[in-house]
Amino acid sequence: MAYNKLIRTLMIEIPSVPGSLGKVTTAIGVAGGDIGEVKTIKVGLAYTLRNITVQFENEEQLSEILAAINKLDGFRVQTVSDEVLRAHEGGKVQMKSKVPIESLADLSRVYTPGVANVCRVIQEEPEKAKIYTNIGNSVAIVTDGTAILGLGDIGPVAGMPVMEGKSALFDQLVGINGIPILLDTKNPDEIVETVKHIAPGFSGILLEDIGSPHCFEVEERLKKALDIPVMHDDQHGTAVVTLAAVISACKSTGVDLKEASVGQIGLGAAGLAICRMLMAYGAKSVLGADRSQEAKTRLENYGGTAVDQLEELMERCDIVIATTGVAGLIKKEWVRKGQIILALSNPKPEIERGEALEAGAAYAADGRSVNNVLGFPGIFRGVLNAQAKEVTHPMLVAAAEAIASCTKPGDLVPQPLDPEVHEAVAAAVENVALNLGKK
Ligand SMILES: NC(=O)c1ccc[n+]([C@@H]2O[C@H](COP(=O)([O-])OP(=O)(O)OC[C@H]3O[C@@H](n4cnc5c(N)ncnc54)[C@H](O)[C@@H]3O)[C@@H](O)[C@H]2O)c1
Ligand SMILES: O=C(O)C[C@H](O)C(=O)O
Ligand SMILES: [Mg+2]
Repeated sequence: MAYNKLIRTLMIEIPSVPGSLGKVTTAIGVAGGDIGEVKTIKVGLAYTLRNITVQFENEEQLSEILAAINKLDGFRVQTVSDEVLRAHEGGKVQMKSKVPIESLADLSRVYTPGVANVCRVIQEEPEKAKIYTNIGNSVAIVTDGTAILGLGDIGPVAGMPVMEGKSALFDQLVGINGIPILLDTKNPDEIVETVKHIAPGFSGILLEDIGSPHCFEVEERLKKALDIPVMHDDQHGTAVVTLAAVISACKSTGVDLKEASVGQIGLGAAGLAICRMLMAYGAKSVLGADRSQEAKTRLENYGGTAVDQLEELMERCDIVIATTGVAGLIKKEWVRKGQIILALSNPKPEIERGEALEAGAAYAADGRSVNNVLGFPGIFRGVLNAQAKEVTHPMLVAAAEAIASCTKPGDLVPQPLDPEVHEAVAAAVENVALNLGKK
């Protein structure tokens, strides 16, 4: 099956007569569809319901395939679903019991009346909640839905598939129980108040896809108010992974970051944090561009240099990073030979990797590979292991260096499903947390 084709699964009502399946598959093939899986859903006396997975070039071809099937006597396409949507049916995560409850004795042990004594133990010594509940391994994934990927302010419910994705990654990559929390307010005071009130059930707060500028205030206030780690992923998770990619790129191209000019396009949550991280790590100069004057002023307040034209930034910088959410923003003709380009917006980058390389970039990557999935799981595993009360800058730098050290020569970052990188990030963060704790 080709990589770049579209895939849909067609649920088709097919007459329960021998030869019917042949008729429908032929019709699909003649219309240009490439058949993958065929699955029988229901066998009836008159009709059989089958799911047929079909690959095709474009929406126009899909319409032709559907018309060809519906033209067959007695055949009907009931639904057209895509693989990605199907993978989301019923959601991606669930809360499951860890204990069997099969007898009344089990019931009285895990629930009433036994549970009352456990409550009293925790009441007397609150620290014991870490032992006798799952709080010590739980992180809230909190969004107000205002900057869901590069899709913008689409609301928290529409953003839930991203939050469930982060939760699935937490579980699979580092065994953390990540609970999505959707907030129906964009008001910073209300966000802060709500998160403060739900915090007792968690040992960490991952703020996700909260737009700028209110994300800065929300994170700062929550960090001050809570004695558990709070981290805005789009700021610091992204900055960590970007620093790791920059370290690898500099190593491979022989560029010294202390001699390099970095240009950041988009100074929102991700962009400003990337600038701050690279300035703190010693980049010679950090230039930034944004369509918002307020965002540029914010960069200047942190010591960066704002520029008005993207062309100027592209002209002056050795390393260019973009986090605007605007697909195709960087023109091919702006790319300088030997430049390092990280176009990190999801779901589509500011310039496709292939295009940037064709235009002469020494290294190019998009937001699928340079993605904060390489950072947030290990960072939280590390702080939870250390029972740290906050995520600090040295922890973030240690995480970035750990990611860079797991990167194979020629790559910018490791493969995100490689367990080694998450273990390395967790160990690096835990180490910093414990050393700080001893001071
Ligand atoms: N790869 C990753 O791991 C990763 C992580 C976080 C965010 N991102 C991506 O980065 C993008 C931005 O996310 P964010 O959370 O920073 O959002 P944000 O809304 O906080 O910031 C976006 C910024 O881009 C600016 N901008 C928009 N259009 C522009 C243009 N044409 N020219 C200049 N500036 C422009 C906006 O003014 C804003 O300051 C999203 O697409 C998101 O998917 C990627
Ligand atoms: O969710 C992702 O893929 C990365 C990042 O958090 C984003 O907002 O784009
Ligand atoms: Mg995000």
